[in-house]
Amino acid sequence: MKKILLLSTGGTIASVASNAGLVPKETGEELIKMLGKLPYEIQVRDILQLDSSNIQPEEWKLIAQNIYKYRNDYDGIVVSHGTDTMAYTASMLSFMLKNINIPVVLTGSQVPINVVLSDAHDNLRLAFAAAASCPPDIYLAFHNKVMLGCRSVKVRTTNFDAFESVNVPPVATVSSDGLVFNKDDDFQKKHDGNPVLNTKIDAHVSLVKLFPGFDPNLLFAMVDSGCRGIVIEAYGLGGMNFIRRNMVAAIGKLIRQGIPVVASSQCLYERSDLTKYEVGREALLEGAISACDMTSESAITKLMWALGQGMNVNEIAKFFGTNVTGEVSLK
Ligand SMILES: NC(=O)C[C@H](N)C(=O)O
Repeated sequence: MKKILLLSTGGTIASVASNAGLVPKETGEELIKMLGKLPYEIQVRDILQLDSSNIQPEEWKLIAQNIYKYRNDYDGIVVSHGTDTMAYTASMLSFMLKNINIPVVLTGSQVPINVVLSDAHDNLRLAFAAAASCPPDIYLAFHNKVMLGCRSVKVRTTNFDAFESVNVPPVATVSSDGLVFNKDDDFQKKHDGNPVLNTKIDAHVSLVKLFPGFDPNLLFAMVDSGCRGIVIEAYGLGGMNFIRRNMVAAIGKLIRQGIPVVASSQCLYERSDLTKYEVGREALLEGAISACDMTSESAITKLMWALGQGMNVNEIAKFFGTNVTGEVSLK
């Protein structure tokens, strides 16, 4: 029987109604009790009891440390987590736990487990099945899909089908035959060594969604307040305005000051490509770094991790041109 550890962190899945609204209160043991019998040897550790809106870099480190600590004692680890920031946690864990030697599967639910028609039971069962059978990696399992953690995004606020695997197909889906793995595993990272725990990050970054009328001077205000790297969700393929409010000039100035600026797309699907239009090429010439087809969750966590390693702008540009953990498809 496979031995699996449940690390519980809170979220809706563990929440109960209170006068203050839904509050995470159930322990991991209580979650498992409500699941009924499963064909695994399950052990539980409650490491946090938070709504995931309260999960921040400090909690990412704690979760990563626990996974690393128990990696050799179990065949797989399930992390129960709120859905709101689960894709950020999954992305960051992918960088903090390179070459992890067991499957680590994050899951949660849209409705608390103690509600009759909750999606929690199915999602937890899926996560355990994935933790028992997927190759080592960081995954997010939700609503019949197992996705690479660094490619998953929360796309719906209430629907049970809340997550999507962006720009790569899910790793596996549920059918009447059980978990069906996607055979085309080109996107799967190739492990190249021993597991490494590296939780050094610099969270002094910002993620800016460009909109017509955005004042580029606000970027300098951010830097004056301690921001050391910026991801800009630009338009379409990565275009940015340079008439009147000159984003391109601002980016050039920031980069010359040693502030890395990553350009991603506001479009959820497909890649940014700054080479196609003048409005992208100009930014590229100024030194903007393309996020290619990464999710914003992966781009911002990758930037935090890179800054945490003390990389300079050139090193970060090179790092973003590298597929670290399956987060990006490079041409
Ligand atoms: N469905 C959920 O889990 C949402 C909740 N606010 C959380 O992220 O913790």
